[in-house]
Amino acid sequence: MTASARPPRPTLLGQNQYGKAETRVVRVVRDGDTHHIRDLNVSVALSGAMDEVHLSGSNANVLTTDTTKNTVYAFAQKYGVTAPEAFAARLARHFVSSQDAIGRARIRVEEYAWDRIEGTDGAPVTGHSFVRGGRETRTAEVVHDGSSWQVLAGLKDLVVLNSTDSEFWGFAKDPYTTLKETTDRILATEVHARWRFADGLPVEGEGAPEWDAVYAEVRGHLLAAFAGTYSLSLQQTLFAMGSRVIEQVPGIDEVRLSLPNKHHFLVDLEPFGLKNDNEVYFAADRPYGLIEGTVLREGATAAIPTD
Ligand SMILES: O=c1[nH]c(=O)c2[nH]c(=O)[nH]c2[nH]1
Repeated sequence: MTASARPPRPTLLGQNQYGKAETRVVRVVRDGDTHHIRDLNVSVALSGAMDEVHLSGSNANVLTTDTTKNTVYAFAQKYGVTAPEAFAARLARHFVSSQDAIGRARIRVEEYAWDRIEGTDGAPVTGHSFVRGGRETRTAEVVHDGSSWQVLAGLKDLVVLNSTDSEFWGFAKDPYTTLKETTDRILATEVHARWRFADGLPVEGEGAPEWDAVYAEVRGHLLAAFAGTYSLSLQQTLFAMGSRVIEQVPGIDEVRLSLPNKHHFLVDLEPFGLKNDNEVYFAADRPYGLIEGTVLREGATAAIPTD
């Protein structure tokens, strides 16, 4: 069947994008008997002159989602997989510069950590044995339109807990308020953070951030701020975490944090004739308070999506 002539319609095509989502690519680098692996989940979203495919069914401008998947694998072989930000930037540049119809590419990457399996002496058992890191998932998102770049790096599922140094009191009260004030509680959350590199920062070559080193640095500051803040609310901790990153890491203009409050409620042990002096808690998984916010460098404009 041929692409049909476009019938008149009382409708307009709005924003659209397409590409292969969640291409899983594992790259092994063999350095003799010592292997190195990087494990990514890559999602490509392309947009541009795509009216015809939606309106008449002509696929002439469509670089297929299958091709975008193949490109991820081919680039992993050809150029290797270094930092997710760099891998995403290379893909974004390729799609936008090689296809006239594509004006914008958004590449999202998740990276899963693998640690070496160590023996009881702490040394690696082999050069090729790994255990999936039970840590957070690293994230990156690069958007390129042929001239400008937006690079968001981040992490999710980083679970942290302070067993003291957290209070929550003095809050507004209404007829539905039952929460007790506390001057000593557990504060726990699962950090979802994204940070945006300054506009105009090169993404490749001289002057580009050392992505892996910056990631480790930001992660360290988020953890240190969580641990080091005497908290009167999770909101206050959020601001301390974001501020520390902005203050300590040049080149990052914005940090967005989404922090579920993983409530730990003291269990009432009185029915059993037992004291509970802040020792036994019920870890509730839902519902949870969800505390979210953006911290900006002075003069910067917020650009990380809030949803
Ligand atoms: O740190 C907190 N912030 C809140 O806004 C809130 N609300 C709530 O019930 N507990 C907490 N804790």
